[in-house]
Amino acid sequence: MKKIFSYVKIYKKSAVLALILMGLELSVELIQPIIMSIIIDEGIVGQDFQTIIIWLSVLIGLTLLAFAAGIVSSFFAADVSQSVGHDLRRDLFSRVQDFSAVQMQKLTASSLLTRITGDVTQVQAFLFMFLRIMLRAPLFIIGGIIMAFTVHVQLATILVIIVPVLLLIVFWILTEGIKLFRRVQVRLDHLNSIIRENLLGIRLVKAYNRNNHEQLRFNKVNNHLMDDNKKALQLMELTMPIVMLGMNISLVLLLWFGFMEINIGSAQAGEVVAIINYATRIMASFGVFGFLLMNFSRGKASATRISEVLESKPSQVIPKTDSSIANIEGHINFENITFSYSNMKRAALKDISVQINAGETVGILGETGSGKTTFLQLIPGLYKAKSGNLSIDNKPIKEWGRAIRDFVTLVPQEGFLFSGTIKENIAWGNEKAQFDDIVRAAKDANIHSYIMTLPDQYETRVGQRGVNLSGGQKQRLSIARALLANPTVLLLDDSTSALDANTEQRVLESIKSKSCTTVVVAQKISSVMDADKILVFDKGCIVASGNHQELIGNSPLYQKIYQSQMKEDGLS
Ligand SMILES: Nc1ncnc2c1ncn2[C@@H]1O[C@H](COP(=O)(O)OP(=O)(O)OP(=O)(O)O)[C@@H](O)[C@H]1O
Repeated sequence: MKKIFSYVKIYKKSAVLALILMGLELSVELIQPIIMSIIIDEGIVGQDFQTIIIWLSVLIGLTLLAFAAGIVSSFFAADVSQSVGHDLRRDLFSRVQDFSAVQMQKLTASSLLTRITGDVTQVQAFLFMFLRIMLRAPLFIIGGIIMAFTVHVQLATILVIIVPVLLLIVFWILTEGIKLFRRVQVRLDHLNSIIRENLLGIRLVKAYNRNNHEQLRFNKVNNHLMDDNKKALQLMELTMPIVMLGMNISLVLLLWFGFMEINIGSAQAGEVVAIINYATRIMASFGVFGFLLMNFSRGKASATRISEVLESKPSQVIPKTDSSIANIEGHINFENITFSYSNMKRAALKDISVQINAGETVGILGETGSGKTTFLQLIPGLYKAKSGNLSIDNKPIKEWGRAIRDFVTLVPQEGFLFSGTIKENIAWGNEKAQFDDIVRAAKDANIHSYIMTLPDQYETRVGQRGVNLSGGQKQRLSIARALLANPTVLLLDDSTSALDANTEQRVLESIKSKSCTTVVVAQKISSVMDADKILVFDKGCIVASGNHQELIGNSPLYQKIYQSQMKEDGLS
């Protein structure tokens, strides 16, 4: 909550005005029972018509004032809550941009999505409530008791006995509610991740006819969410009957003792009515407590989850881009690099030492899980090695920081597209690029002629994640995007796997003509046969390296892969 209130400070003028106006509304509400007691005792019982007219006019005037104050206070409260929500979303999004791959893996995309959307909305609702009614209810309880004492001390004492008991019960409900709503939020995260996976993989689900399985998986989590939500709401709903009980007890006591006080002449009917009025309004304030507590508990749980993201520091302190570096040569040196993922005991890379010279094309082969992707991801500093030295142009990767990503471009296996046009998707790699540059990159990636067949050519919109394009087309668009960035080091992580042999060859040839340092992870030897150097990975180690001819001559593993692939292609 502390973190959230630091955001409210920016809008303190509006927040203070909302609170002052709310205070005005509250004061009117506190004065009303006293005015009513005067009207009853002096006007009705004393049969003084003029007193009735005067005090009724005062009552109407004050009510109109409270009405206007309430409306303006709501405007300010809405301004504060919406502005804070806007700022929180902005800062959360920006913080996520700085997260390392490890942090992303820990917090998960779906949880971050819930935090940036649902949790912020919850905090917004809480802030609005806080400024409008959350403070008003406890203030009215305190103010109401004080005012009751100014009317009649003995009768007001009854309220002092009942109110603390109710407060204790409400406090207990509050602490339990916070725990329950935190659990609800975790369930909601889980539900979101299932929905997200399902929507993204809908074609796979249909192809495997797993609709029922997915429905059951969803139902299970949905049921858990409903159960926890029910528990939380049931707890909150407890407040109402408890408050009603408190109210009825205090009414009975007030009527009984009020009657006694009137009988002995130490109280007037109007005073008893005023005290009963305060009692019912105090209990009504307790009544909205259930609703307020629910908002408070949810708001607090959401605020904690938001603060968790805002307060998590980037795991690597990496300098931002350095505009003083115009270009690099692209020389990469791995020296005894060992790396393991935080959640894995086994090292994904073991004692890797290899030099990649500037402008060289290096192919990487190896079984699935042998560490090829991990090797690539260390180069732009997406992960940090546990031991060893990794340098680019003789400068350690940690000193490069994020600046290295201006020169190193990684193309993942799955061509990811943003919603927008084809042109925007390619230009994403280099916003300054002119249309001619975009077309050239598309030609180099062998996708230009396909784009020209589309209804709006480069202006054709691709859906979210490019659902209307084939895997190979998405891969080629991703390559075009990478080429447009003019990288000095280009890393292709199996990113031509969906292309047929001829198209793949053409794409690789045009990449080779760029003379940047290129590291190509591939499944097929044919994809890397022409590389200056081929590294063969096995269980996180480089077990052979050399060019195709050298490896054919001296690496039994390479020979085995070569022969099996040639057989598959029907070439042997
Ligand atoms: N994010 C991750 N968290 C934990 N372990 C991981 C992660 N990514 C990969 N691994 C593990 O690290 C090892 C190397 O994985 P990597 O993805 O580098 O292999 P790969 O050779 O690229 O495989 P493939 O050819 O299937 O893409 C594997 O055992 C894998 O299970």
